[in-house]
Amino acid sequence: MTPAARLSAAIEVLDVYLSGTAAEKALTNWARRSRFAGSKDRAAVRDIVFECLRKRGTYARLGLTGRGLVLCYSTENAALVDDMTALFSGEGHAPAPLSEAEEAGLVQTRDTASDEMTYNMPDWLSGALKSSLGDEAVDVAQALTERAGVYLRVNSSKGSVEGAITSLAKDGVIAVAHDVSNLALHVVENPRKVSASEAYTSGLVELQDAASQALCAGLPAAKRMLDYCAGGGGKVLAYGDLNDAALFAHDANPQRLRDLTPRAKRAGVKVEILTTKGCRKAAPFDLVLCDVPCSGSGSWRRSPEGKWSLTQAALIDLMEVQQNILREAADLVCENGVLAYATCSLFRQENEDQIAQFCDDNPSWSCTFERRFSPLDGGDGFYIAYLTQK
Ligand SMILES: C[S@@+](CC[C@H](N)C(=O)[O-])C[C@H]1O[C@@H](n2cnc3c(N)ncnc32)[C@H](O)[C@@H]1O
Repeated sequence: MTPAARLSAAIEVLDVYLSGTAAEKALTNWARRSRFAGSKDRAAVRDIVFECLRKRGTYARLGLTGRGLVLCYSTENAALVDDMTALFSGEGHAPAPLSEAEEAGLVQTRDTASDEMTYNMPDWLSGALKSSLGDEAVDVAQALTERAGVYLRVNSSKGSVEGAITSLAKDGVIAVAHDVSNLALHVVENPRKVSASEAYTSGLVELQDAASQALCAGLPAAKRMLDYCAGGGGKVLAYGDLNDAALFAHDANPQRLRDLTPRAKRAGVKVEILTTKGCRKAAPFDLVLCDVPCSGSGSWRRSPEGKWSLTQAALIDLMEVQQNILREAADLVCENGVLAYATCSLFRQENEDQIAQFCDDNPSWSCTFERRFSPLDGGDGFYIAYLTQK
């Protein structure tokens, strides 16, 4: 496909997304219909679509349509801006030439930028971000419009950081140490080659965000650790690499745990999977981690659609689930044990306010530690709090 044909494809996919289809589904349906598109074309169209979603507020200044978004994307992309006439020629599979109104709209200055254009999220969310982060909010919103980095965790039981960098380089993957966490690597070249590399298949490295790694590295040592919302198990595996603990994993949706067993095997870590009833039987644990479902706002660089699809009602529902999980998990912690609460959210409502609410409702518990990880440090945004019983 030519660069112009890729822009046309992105316009088509974005129009389908804007009519109410999830972006991933719109991309998959387009790829099925477009047998002529090779893997590089599919990746390129996906990149354009996701870039338009990350900057949807700014790029919608010509109107919220696939064409409007892709026109703004093209004029703000250094590699494309000098070729606008050739790209938007209307010839072959290229999008139609620019109209006079579009030409005029593209030169509109940013002096009149609305909050939605500045923060690239709906106003109710930029309001929540400002009240959560204060002066940092605008920089964090800006960071969320950038493409997320690819980070790896070196499995220290299998080798060193230097050994992992050398092994990855042999397979064409260039990675450098990242200072958010001792075992974190930032992939700077060929991230798409990671999954086939010897370092990955042998379990020397795992894919895990840098801040998520730092959060796991900071968790207190325990003899019995339960990851109560384990999902794919990234956090329990990271914890197991650094601590000599008996490891347990649970998730309300057992389907979410399906990758954990092969990942644990590759890493050489033993994790026992428990049902909800099994957790109660196996309790107490001296560390229970609740990496609760949340808005995902700290990872909106990876899933930018979330910024535009989250509703106030859905956020309120999530907050109720978060309190319920804290209540359930608190019963599983032994005396003097730690209940760790984590989100990949940037909002106070899901973080500090939830901890305050839990401590108000359960006065025997108090918060002994809190930390927020910002996307400005490179990794995703996260929040962690430790609770103990007085
Ligand atoms: C943020 S994800 C966890 C990600 C995971 N810890 C990781 O590092 O990959 C939240 C998980 O909580 C699970 N969940 C939702 N409600 C739950 C509940 N009431 N009890 C336990 N897990 C729940 C979801 O199925 C989801 O897998």
